[in-house]
Amino acid sequence: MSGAEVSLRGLGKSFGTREVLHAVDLDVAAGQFVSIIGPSGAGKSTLLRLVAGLDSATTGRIELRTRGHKADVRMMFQEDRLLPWRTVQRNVVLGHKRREQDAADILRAVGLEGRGSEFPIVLSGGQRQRVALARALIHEPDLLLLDEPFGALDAITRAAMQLLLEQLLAARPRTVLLVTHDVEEALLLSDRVLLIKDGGIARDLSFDGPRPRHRGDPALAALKEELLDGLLTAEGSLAAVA
Ligand SMILES: Nc1ncnc2c1ncn2[C@@H]1O[C@H](COP(=O)(O)OP(=O)(O)OP(=O)(O)O)[C@@H](O)[C@H]1O
Repeated sequence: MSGAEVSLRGLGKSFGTREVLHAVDLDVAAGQFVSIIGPSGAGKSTLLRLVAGLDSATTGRIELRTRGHKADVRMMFQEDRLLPWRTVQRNVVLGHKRREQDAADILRAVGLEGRGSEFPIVLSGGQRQRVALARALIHEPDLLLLDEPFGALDAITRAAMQLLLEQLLAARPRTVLLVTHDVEEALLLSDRVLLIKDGGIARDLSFDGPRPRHRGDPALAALKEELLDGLLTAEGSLAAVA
């Protein structure tokens, strides 16, 4: 299986006196798709930023293992972070000495064939996220970190992006960590879902069988209940309602 193995050992992060993550241990296998859910402020984005190397841990360590080369890690956010003064193609190749043909190939793969010479401003939100995905994937990352990448999209565009991501991963497997607020998205896309709360991993659910899963799968309903239960009891005010 291609992709990086990820190990977190005793990972902790504090901002001043506020401890957000406490002694987190986690092993992710190469090629595994892991979703991370949890209440607002639980530290999901912080965890991803630490793995990306965008911030440094207060305690513990992170190891990324690949076969014989340094792990390439790419991150995608809810905002597309495209540079408005660069064309789509020049956004995609930013920071990498890739040939024009590679950009054309990856743009075709994300459904934007022939759009490389346009500027981001003329694209829809979903198309812009396709460009952001292409910009990450052109590097053939071993580890893809996705922080609510479809969070700002309407439901139909979001479903299309989920399908696209699945297709791209089926063609080229790699390890993925996805932060999402959408429990159903986590269940449909992942091999495994982590619920983060109180500074650690409160639930760690793994699923059998191939991805993607079908929305109507009865096995998902029970898992959804369990995760929602975990989320609701994590939110003090919602616990009373649940
Ligand atoms: N650079 C920072 N400086 C100080 N505090 C921070 C910083 N980054 C994050 N925090 C705090 O750490 C906590 C966790 O933030 P984080 O963004 O990781 O949560 P999250 O689970 O991703 O939340 P959400 O679901 O709302 O996006 C929050 O209380 C946040 O205010």
